[in-house]
Amino acid sequence: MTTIKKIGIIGAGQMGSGITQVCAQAGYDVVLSDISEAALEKSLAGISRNFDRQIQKGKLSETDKTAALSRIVTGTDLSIFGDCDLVVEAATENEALKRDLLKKLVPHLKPEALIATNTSSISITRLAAATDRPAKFMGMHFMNPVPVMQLVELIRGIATDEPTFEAIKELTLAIGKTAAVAEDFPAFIVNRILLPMINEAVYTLYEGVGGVDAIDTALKLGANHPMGPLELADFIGLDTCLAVMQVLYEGLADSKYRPCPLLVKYVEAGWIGKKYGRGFYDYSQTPPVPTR
Ligand SMILES: NC(=O)c1ccc[n+]([C@@H]2O[C@H](COP(=O)([O-])OP(=O)(O)OC[C@H]3O[C@@H](n4cnc5c(N)ncnc54)[C@H](O)[C@@H]3O)[C@@H](O)[C@H]2O)c1
Repeated sequence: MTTIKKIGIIGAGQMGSGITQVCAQAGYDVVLSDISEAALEKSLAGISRNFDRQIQKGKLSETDKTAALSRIVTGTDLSIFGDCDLVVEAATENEALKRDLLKKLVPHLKPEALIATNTSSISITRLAAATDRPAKFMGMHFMNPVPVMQLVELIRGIATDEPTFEAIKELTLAIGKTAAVAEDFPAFIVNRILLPMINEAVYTLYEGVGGVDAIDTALKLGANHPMGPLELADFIGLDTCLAVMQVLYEGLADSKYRPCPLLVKYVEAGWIGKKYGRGFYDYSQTPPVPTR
């Protein structure tokens, strides 16, 4: 079984940043890459702020913060992954982009290096087939925000071998997370259940059954959800929500997964949620203001 010491992460967005933070904090050397220098800078600043918050709460020392940050190296070139034991792909939820990225990645890796993808929905088996090592490839689906959420879904592709599964399961436990094993079906377990609920909330808004505030208040107080579904959609990213619904709709060939036209329109408008500053809420004001 591969011993994982150095971890590469591709994509310095919300998820890649969170995965970097928890791995560095657990003592792993981390190499983080993105096509955007600005994303890398924003990611490191966010990680540092999160560490400061932990220090204020007495959960982390300054020395531990300095040590964790010193374990993180960033760059825009895939050659920085040359000595990684595992690379976790956490780039944008788009199959063509991920396949292209994986094809370009593999020539830079050690032959024994493992690859995991943090995809929310896309077939692990199909992504594995874009690499030279489907046996050493699997899904490692973290939840958002990674430092807070306990779960990691582990998904084998059809070719994933047991040593790969065991090494990644061991890593999941070593970074303090709990694993749930899912089969390689569209959107796995969490998003197979969660995203149709969010999509239904958008339909409820689209049909005028309730406004943004009424829908979120209803689910928070009526179903005891910690966040309303529209607030949660903004937090996940409406582009990611739409991409997952499209994978469910096409992958399961069932009209019940049809993405709500209003969700499609918001993404077309570029109103992709909190990370953009506007989604079902407008985040330029505090507290955020419902847009409908
Ligand atoms: N947002 C969530 O709640 C959530 C939860 C679990 C899993 N995921 C999955 O994690 C992945 C990333 O999602 P996110 O929310 O962090 O998205 P995000 O939009 O915050 O970040 C994506 C990052 O990928 C980078 N990127 C795009 N193409 C790239 C390339 N070719 N090479 C390197 N970097 C590239 C972008 O510059 C961006 O910084 C997706 O597959 C998503 O489905 C998201």
